[in-house]
Amino acid sequence: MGAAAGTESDLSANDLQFLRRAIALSARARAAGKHPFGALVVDAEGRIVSEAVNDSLPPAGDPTRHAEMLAVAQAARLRTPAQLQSSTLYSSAEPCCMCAGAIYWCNVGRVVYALSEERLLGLTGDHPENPTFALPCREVFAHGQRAVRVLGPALQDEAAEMHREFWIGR
Ligand SMILES: Nc1ccnc(=O)[nH]1
Repeated sequence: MGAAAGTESDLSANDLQFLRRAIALSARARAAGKHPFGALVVDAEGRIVSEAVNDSLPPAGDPTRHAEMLAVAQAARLRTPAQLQSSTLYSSAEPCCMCAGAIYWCNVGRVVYALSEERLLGLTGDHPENPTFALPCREVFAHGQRAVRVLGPALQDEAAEMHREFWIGR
């Protein structure tokens, strides 16, 4: 049997490199006292368009400032919709339904994520700072009028490492 759709084996060497960069951003976020999530947008030529970490904590941030949200919003200011259609969002965790909406509205054509939302839910539980949804981004995209290609989960253990002992007792 062939590899399951959307697993590591479908990722190119460049995909893996940029996904590891998203995970590195999540580590940087944690070290800065923020929630451990990172994301970046990369164009068709392999240039990084935008990078972001979660900024959901008060007083500076707000709960809508997920890493993916910030990365695609910034990319939409820098590139045309046509350019974003051929760009990829790399994220340390699967985009939630809010961010899947933002990815759709910003016309980003492809998503590669590390940690699945389901596994993230297992890590955060019902933590009030991050009561994780159980709604796969593919399901959100399936209801849109244009296709968003999705690869993931991949490198889950590397991404989960940045959440180790973060949510328990916080
Ligand atoms: N996938 C994510 C969940 C929560 N916060 C984020 O920034 N990203």
